[in-house]
Amino acid sequence: MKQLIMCRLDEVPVIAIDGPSASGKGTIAQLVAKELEFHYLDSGALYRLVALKALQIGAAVSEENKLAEIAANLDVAFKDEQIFLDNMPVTDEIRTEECGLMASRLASYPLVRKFLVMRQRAFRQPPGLVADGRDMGSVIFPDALLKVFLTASAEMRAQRRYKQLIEKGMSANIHELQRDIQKRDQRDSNRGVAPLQQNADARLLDTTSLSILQAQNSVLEWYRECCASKRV
Ligand SMILES: Nc1ncnc2c1ncn2[C@@H]1O[C@H](COP(=O)(O)OP(=O)(O)O)[C@@H](O)[C@H]1O
Ligand SMILES: Nc1ccn([C@H]2C[C@H](O)[C@@H](COP(=O)(O)OP(=O)(O)O)O2)c(=O)n1
Repeated sequence: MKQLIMCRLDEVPVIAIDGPSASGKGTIAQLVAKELEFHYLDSGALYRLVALKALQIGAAVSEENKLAEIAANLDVAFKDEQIFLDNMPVTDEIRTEECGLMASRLASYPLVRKFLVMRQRAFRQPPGLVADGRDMGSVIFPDALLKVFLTASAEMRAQRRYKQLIEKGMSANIHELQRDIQKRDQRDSNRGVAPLQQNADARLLDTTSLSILQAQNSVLEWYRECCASKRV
């Protein structure tokens, strides 16, 4: 007889990976999710989608209420590694530095963040979730089984982002990128609500001189340690 297995969503394991821009969060989170066959949440994409919509309709960065309304009514879909806004594919469009900077600005509004909370928590589904962003471990999934603060030097992050944008066929300038990354680090770390910071319960992973594989293996090893100590 088929048994109905009930699973409380707050018991679904979460790996929270937070850190600054271009530290490798998305890359490592996706690889770990694939390895564990977990779901994946790119929370930064939600802020970038709000930014893109705002740019499309000409909403100004000063219009908190309008931006919050966009966040509340965002029509998005994540399908097979593609992202859709209002049924249009925008996977690469949201990756521009223009969108990143706008996202960082509007992410400092408490009302915008508030309207994105439930959307992010809805990604917590069996058998597990790997979520990356700035406040995954501190605000969205404070009970995450493993919290990682992933970082790398600003120079290395600018180089990685430069290579990534060029490979996507987008134009980029290494000096402007480094300046933008530092500006964004400062804004994301110093805002009043859900600032980017390494919390006491997060493990630090500096990938400046690590390969992608080494970083992925560190997270997987830590996760296995957490499972062993909590017997998940
Ligand atoms: N440990 C690493 N070593 C070398 N390159 C990396 C490493 N981690 C990530 N990258 C590369 O850096 C770029 C930015 O990574 P990404 O995952 O988009 O960062 P984030 O999500 O933190 O903005 C990607 O092209 C990725 O392949
Ligand atoms: N959980 C999150 C995720 C992103 N943000 C904001 C702050 C970031 O500068 C922007 C864009 O985030 P994203 O993770 O896509 O940026 P990077 O890929 O790391 O450059 O959104 C946030 O405030 N909280």
